[in-house]
Amino acid sequence: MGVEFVENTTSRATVDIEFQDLTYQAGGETILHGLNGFFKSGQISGILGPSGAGKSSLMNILIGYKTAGVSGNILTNGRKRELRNFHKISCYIQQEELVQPHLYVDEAMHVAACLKVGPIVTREKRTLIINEILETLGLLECRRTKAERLSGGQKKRLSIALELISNPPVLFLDEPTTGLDVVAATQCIKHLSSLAAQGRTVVCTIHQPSALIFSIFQHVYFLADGFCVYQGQAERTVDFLASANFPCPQYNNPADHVVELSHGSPMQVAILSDAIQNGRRSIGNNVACPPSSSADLNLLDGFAEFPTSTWYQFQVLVRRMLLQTRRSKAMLRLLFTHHLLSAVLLGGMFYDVGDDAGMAYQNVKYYISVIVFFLYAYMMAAVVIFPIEVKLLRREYFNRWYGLKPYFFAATVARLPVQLAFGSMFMVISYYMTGQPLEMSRFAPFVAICLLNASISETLGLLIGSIFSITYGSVIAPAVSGSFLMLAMYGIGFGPDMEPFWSTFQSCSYIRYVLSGYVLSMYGPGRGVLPCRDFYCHFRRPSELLKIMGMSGSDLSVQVVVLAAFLVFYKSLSYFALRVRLMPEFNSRMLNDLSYKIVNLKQKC
Ligand SMILES: Nc1ncnc2c1ncn2[C@@H]1O[C@H](COP(=O)(O)OP(=O)(O)OP(=O)(O)O)[C@@H](O)[C@H]1O
Repeated sequence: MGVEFVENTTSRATVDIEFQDLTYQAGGETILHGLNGFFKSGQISGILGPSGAGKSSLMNILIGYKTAGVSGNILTNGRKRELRNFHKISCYIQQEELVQPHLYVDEAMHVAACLKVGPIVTREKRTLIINEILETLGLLECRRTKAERLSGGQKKRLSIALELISNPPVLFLDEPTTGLDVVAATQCIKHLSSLAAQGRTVVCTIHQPSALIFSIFQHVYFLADGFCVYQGQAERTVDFLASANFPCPQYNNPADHVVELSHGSPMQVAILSDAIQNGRRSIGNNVACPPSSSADLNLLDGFAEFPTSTWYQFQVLVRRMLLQTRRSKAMLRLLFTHHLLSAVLLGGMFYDVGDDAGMAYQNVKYYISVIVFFLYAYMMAAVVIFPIEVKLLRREYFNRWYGLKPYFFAATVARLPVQLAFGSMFMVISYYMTGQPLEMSRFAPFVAICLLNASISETLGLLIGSIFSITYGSVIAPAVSGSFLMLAMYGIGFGPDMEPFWSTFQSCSYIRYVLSGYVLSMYGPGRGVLPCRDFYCHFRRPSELLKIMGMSGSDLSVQVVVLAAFLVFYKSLSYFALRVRLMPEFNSRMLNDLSYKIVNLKQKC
């Protein structure tokens, strides 16, 4: 019922956007200076201007991606914009072509339809809607093409098609023509113009449009140094420039001429901005409609944030993730080879050391090697892959496809099959080759601890990958894991004589519990006297090894429970890190300010 209402309300709603005295400050600078303007439904509007003029900043503020450092009013249909409700009826298509690489176009559309519209629409009706959208955007003939094989322009159109499924009345697009040739760029803007003609508010930022593209826009908003230098109909730009004493040469593209003027002296910018009253005036197009003329978006107040239930989102996401994994053939082959070769290599290096009292230390080295394998293989994969996934997650989450909880649980569940299959293969081979006791009561806890190590390491990788870029993550992850490893290794050979300070410190390292878990599961209660192939073997009795390792009084089940607690703790931490990462405040204030500070510092140096 809720979904139906939202669908009906949003598909009927026409949304006019207006902004007054909009100022944006960041990094100690004023980026936008008291801008005024509007974007109307049924029109395609362009935000234009030279690089650094503030186009992306303005768009990010209007869509609600940036909120910190912003002052002024933003109105939708004449009423104050309520960000929560505005998100329900708008979507933001960013510059990067973010698509699920291994899905066919129609599959990607069906997944989007399931998440954005839900099961209330039958599969037949969904197919009809999808085909209609694909046709409008000229993608029908590629519906059986994998997204990764689409051209740049087709990927861009697919990003738009995915968002159109829920029929949003407001579309914001950041540089939709970047990377496209003139023909593809013109085609893209024409498609967007036809979407606007159906009653939507379509706003795009665009760098330097060709004369043809410029003429397609029904409303243009020119920015220079954070000031509005023209607002109104594209075809009236030339008249305006002439009236401001900056006539456009006869065969020049008016858009190029405004950009050239914007690059000129600040005086030129000030004259143009004064002439257009910093956006209070509009040439040819009337200022936005009064409140009574359009739908009141506050009607969406009581309705669910997402169109489908959490459980439904979880199911769809798990299916999509498993399909992606199954189709990532190269990655699966790589993982299989890596696990197999590492297992055989370890098996060869520590061949048959598990049942030899004289080789007990060698056997401990085998356990340490297993720890290092699971630690780095799983953590580093997450550190490298997750920052890319986060971009897609941000786009879909911001456009209200699903919530973070179902995504997080789906990602955890969807990773299990690969982890279990390859992890078990690795363990069976290396366990057998190194001559560990063939007893289920020892093998089972060994496997459980290996899997816990893999999951915790991966979660730690996700935590790092969700906060830092690949570059920073690749430095931070080895530093963190190296410290844990050192803590776990410290004290081997000290027996029970380790200082209380270090033993307390050591308990912060989950690797210590993994190591104890391995040693206890192999040399713990019930293991008889070990065969000795030398004249004297100090560790004939397994209790001697436990003593020297400082694990005499330890209990295997305690290690497993503590590791499970570590897993829950790191999972919760990475969930909250992701939550913070997805907050607009975090994007705008913390990350941007930090990166600009770094860039400024570099420049000063
Ligand atoms: N968080 C920030 N801190 C400091 N300066 C910022 C911040 N965000 C943007 N800026 C500055 O504001 C100006 C406008 O940036 P913006 O990205 O909006 O420009 P743009 O017109 O979209 O440029 P382009 O076309 O090159 O993408 C730039 O000079 C940029 O350096």
